[in-house]
Amino acid sequence: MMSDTGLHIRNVDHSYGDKQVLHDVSFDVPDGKVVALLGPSGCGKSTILRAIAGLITPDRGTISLAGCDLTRVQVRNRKLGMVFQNFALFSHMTVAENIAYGLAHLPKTERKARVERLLELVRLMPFADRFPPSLSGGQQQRVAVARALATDPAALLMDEPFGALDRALRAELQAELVRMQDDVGITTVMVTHDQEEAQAVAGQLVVMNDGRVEQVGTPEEIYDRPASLFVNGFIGHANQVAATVTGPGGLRTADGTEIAMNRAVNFIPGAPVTVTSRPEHLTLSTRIHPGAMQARFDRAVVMGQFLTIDATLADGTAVKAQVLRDDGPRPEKGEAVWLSPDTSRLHVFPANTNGA
Ligand SMILES: Nc1ncnc2c1ncn2[C@@H]1O[C@H](COP(=O)(O)OP(=O)(O)OP(=O)(O)O)[C@@H](O)[C@H]1O
Repeated sequence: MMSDTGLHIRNVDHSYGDKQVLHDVSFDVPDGKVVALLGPSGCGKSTILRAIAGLITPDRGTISLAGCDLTRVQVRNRKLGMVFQNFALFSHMTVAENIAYGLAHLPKTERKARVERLLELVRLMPFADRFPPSLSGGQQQRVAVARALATDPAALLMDEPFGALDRALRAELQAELVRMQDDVGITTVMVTHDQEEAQAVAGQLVVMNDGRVEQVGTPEEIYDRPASLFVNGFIGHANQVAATVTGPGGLRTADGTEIAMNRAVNFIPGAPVTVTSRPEHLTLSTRIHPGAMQARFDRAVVMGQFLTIDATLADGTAVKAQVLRDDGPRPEKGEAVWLSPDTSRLHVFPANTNGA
């Protein structure tokens, strides 16, 4: 049964001409929550937003908001706020006038109070009488957010809202968005190709690839329990090593290392698989270890308290490890090292699938 709150996307297909770009897309945005659509360029993220906004009509599927089937509602009556990367503000209007733009129907005092509340929300009170060209990119984007919220929309759609801003400013606006959401709690779909941004602002991620939803889950679920090799490699780094299943919980890597998992794997003996590990789940040693993969040490880069290590397995597979800087050895370039995986954190996928 369709829930009567929140935004629900069900089995949506869409084609541009004869090219199908959305395949059976389904996900939910709980009432008042933020969901981020994440995926490589061209995977269909913006097309989903366009379908929600009513700018395109999907070939199949339903989109409902607060219990109402949006496909039966005209675009202008959908009550959606929108913020896009290059959201054009009216440069000849002040910040306050820009925010008030959609509020002409309100009595003047009410309109003024609403604008003031929004200026406070996006922390632009001192800028009310300035014109957009005299504001920084981040401030302009905050005006765009305030303007989108002014008409009290039922949901907010954001397409790469901070895409044009530099890294530090992005982080600041992401934090502001989180604070603002704590305050107003508006059902939001945000499109981004930046996984850190998605994890910073959204309680749920929808990871897409090639027009399909690969996984829906919290940032932790997606990082810790990726549903596919694509998701594993797209969110965070995943080392990918070719292996063969030798028995329940047993794997042999291409270079002959025997790995004993602490759980059974869902593959028949002899099956070719790809075994993945996160850099932080490998430990480095300059001595041989049972279950450790032998590699050639290439380089180490200091990242704060961590060392990020690049090494190469005998078959040429590149592997990254991340270890605490003060722990363990500092090998020389070209030296043999052994990388031991935390077997409870390994993931095993069918070989030759759509890896990232
Ligand atoms: N108006 C259009 N006509 C034809 N094809 C289109 C149109 N808009 C998008 N596409 C194609 O549809 C696919 C999905 O595009 P979409 O813009 O939804 O992807 P996206 O994930 O938002 O990408 P990006 O991150 O680069 O913005 C792409 O292959 C794109 O080339």
